[in-house]
Amino acid sequence: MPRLREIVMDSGGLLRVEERLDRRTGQAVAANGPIDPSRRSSPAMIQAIGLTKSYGHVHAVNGVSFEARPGRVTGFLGLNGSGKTTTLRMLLGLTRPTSGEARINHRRFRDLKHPSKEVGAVLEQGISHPGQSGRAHLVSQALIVGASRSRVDALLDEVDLAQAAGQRTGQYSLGMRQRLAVATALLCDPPVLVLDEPANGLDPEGVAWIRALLRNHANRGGTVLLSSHLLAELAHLIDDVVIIVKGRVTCEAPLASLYDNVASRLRIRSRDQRRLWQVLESAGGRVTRNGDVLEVVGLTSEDVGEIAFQARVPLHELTVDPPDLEQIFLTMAAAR
Ligand SMILES: Nc1ncnc2c1ncn2[C@@H]1O[C@H](COP(=O)(O)OP(=O)(O)OP(=O)(O)O)[C@@H](O)[C@H]1O
Repeated sequence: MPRLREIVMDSGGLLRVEERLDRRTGQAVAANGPIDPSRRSSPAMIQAIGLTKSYGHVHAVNGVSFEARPGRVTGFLGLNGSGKTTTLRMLLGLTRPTSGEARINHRRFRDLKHPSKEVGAVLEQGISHPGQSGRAHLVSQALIVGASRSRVDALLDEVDLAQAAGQRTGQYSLGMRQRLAVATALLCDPPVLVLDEPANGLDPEGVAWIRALLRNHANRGGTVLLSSHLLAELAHLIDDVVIIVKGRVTCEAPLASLYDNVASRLRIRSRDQRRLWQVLESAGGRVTRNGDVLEVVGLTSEDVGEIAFQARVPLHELTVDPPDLEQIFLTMAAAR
């Protein structure tokens, strides 16, 4: 009998994708296929270990643990006020945790020998003096971190601010300030990038640009962690997802597993709806009826084909509804 593929909730209430052995090959499989061995073997470059931050009675972040790995873009997702910024600030040594530890490349931020060579951060747009030009800002930052003038020029080109480099940053749009912040983070070409809502203020062209930049960084072996309150915005970029709800991590999984496990909804028409309903349910599917269509979650289209064949029920239609990622995220974000 085909197995139901699901995200499982562990004893701590954390949603995780269960790994299991493929019975035929004996290989470990994730719900979305074989696990990429490099994902397991490459050591995490960002580690949050039981991070907690309280402000008086406000528990902004509560025992947050997760990892981000090289070669992958990790999305840190949560609704407004869920604790994303506080967590990122703890990772970067800007906010002292009440308890727990944050590590970049296996060290606490304050123990990094050359922080700007190891991690670049885009946390907020107000980093530059409004009376300073974009170029002057980058040059002064380059002096501080030991980057060259030619690097400044190359970065102004890369973030598409070369034309506006002489303008005061006070006249920059939100998107231009975001581009300048990205250039500042990249001055020493650090392997780890941490970005808080990087798409904020960017127009569609800017969003496409930042996506390409971050994907390229990960493809070169870099580690990217970025926060957002919009899953759909990140759907085409991130490899792994960490969901934070009211200060607690509720899901840490490859993004593809969310599609496979939560979002797949199959629409099925058949001559013998009743019989089909029975066999699909006994195989672990969750079945509802919508007119003459059965809607099923928890089974793949391959599962349904096999089950229907074994039950000798002819199918008239079997379609997979495209997953609504935003809906998944909102459901998971509201789960606690
Ligand atoms: N310095 C502070 N003093 C008191 N409460 C704080 C402080 N910083 C954050 N908080 C509270 O901690 C919680 C988490 O805030 P945080 O900014 O980390 O969330 P967020 O997910 O980044 O939200 P947003 O998407 O709106 O930026 C919120 O309830 C916030 O009001």
